[in-house]
Amino acid sequence: KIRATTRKRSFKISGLQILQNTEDVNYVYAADVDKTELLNIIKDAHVAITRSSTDVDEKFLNAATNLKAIIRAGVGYDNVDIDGCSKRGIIAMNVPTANTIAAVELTMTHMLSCMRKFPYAHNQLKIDRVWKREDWYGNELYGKKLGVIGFGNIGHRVALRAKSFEMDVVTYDPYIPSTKATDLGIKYTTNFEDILSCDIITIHTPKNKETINMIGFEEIARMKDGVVLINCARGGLYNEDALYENLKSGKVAMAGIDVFIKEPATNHPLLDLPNVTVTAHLGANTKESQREISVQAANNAIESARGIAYPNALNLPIDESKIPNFVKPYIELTQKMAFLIAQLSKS
Ligand SMILES: O=C(O)C(=O)COP(=O)(O)O
Repeated sequence: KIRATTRKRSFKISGLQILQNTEDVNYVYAADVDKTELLNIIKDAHVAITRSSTDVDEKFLNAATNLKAIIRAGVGYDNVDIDGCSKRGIIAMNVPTANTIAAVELTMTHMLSCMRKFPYAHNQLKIDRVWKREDWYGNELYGKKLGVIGFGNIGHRVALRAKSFEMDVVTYDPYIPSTKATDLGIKYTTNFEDILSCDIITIHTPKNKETINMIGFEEIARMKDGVVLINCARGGLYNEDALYENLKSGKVAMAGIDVFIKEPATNHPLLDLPNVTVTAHLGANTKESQREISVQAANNAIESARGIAYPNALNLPIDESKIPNFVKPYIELTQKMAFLIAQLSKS
């Protein structure tokens, strides 16, 4: 019913155009609204598309009384209360692969940036206008040992790219068969110490109870002096206090950080340290990835609004009485299949 227009970047228009061209769908583009306005808009919606900065929490779900499906336009869904969705009969979906390459390439950027002390070198010339080549001797990726925690879509591609830099790559991921790594020429370990002994460590896991604080004071204490840590996954996988203290002492030589526990993180203590290279959660921010995500999210929204498919369903609503009639005929055929496929593809 409402067609809101606001600033839209051209590469995101692809998805919006699909929605615009779909006769039986009305949409509201609500990217720059505050929470109160959002809660007001959301009460009429049958389907919502969201990025990571919107908390799909109790408050959101209580306001979204007509919601049947939610599409997280990205891979990580730690901002979505999946149990809360299930209880209300809301099907939650994500768009799991469209931003893989963007995240992989940002990880390599941070890794190279850390190794060549890029923030120092950049700031010295650009900000201080000082030309002192002798100040900045970096290190090479070549021959270094890289530990990749999590060997999913992103982790395994980071490992492959690191291989092409002739690094010695080992991965830790208890959820994959070892052959998934070894077939690609990547070492596989079940011993976390093999990761902790690496020169560089990068993490590519979802954020959940199992992975929060996976690297803390104790783990860093067991690492090599001068280790480099990269996090383009989620804030809090490396304990932020441990990271800060160990960067300050120099135990961790450099860290490449794209994500923070609390975002936006414009006053974060890590920003005060010289030996970090930081970006503002830009892992998915390529034009290519956002174009593809917007298209997939729009198509998923239309299919779920029509009750015909739930691509990449993350949950199976537990209260079937809350599932609307127009969806019911498809539950057996579509939803359970989608759920099973999603589970299988995750394993
Ligand atoms: O896909 C993800 O998990 C991301 O972190 C990127 O999502 P966003 O672009 O912040 O919605």
